[in-house]
Amino acid sequence: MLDLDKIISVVLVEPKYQGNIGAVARSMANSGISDLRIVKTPIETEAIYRSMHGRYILENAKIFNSLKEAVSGFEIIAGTSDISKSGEKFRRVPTGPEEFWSTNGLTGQKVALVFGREDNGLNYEELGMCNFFLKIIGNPEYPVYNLSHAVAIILYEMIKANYSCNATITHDLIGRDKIDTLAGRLEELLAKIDYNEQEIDTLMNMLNRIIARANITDSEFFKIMGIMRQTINRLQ
Ligand SMILES: C[S@@+](CC[C@H](N)C(=O)[O-])C[C@H]1O[C@@H](n2cnc3c(N)ncnc32)[C@H](O)[C@@H]1O
Repeated sequence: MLDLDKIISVVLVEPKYQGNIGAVARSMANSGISDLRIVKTPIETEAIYRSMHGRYILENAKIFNSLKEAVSGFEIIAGTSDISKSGEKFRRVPTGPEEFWSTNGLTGQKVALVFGREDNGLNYEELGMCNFFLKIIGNPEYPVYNLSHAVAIILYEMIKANYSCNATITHDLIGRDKIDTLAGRLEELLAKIDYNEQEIDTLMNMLNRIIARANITDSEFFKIMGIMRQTINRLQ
């Protein structure tokens, strides 16, 4: 089993209701994790009341000015939303929490679980920073959970997967630094083939998500880097 407290963090983006912040802290205490990160919203007394035995989590919570700062250094950034479509188009392919924890979620890499505002959720740009997109199924007519309930469901599935040894613990998976190096090399390659500059950001977001999902090991990383270096050299 993994020591979840060392690797799992919860990030709340601009939560509006102090009651929800407190309930999230309580759920985290139930789940044995303690790193709570909040973007912009300060913690007030009502949250402390609602946190019950999770009060220590609020006392140690970190407040950030942006989501980018809050998730810096995490290998796995999992955004959550009840919406996967805009109009008839799928914006992202959703993963259910159960599937997430039993495949990519519990590999020993650092995971940030990102939750959105009670009224507007996470915006398009914020979801773009995430390399996974988690959606909890519910009544198709009304799949929108209360923020703290969504956190509780996702953390419950995490504990279940950890207890049932569904965790695919892999110690030699690449970390954030190598993920960034790989993405940088791909970007270099795209520039060399004169890829349409206006589309590079969108494409890089997609490639970053694919790299994170791929669970690349150290030796695989060096192989891929080698191939790309040779390709870039040939193109020069
Ligand atoms: C009240 S909901 C906001 C709903 C908003 N329509 C949205 O775009 O997500 C507050 C937060 O709870 C989480 N949430 C609620 N329902 C969810 C679901 N079915 N699957 C995943 N996360 C959910 C998300 O983090 C969401 O941003």
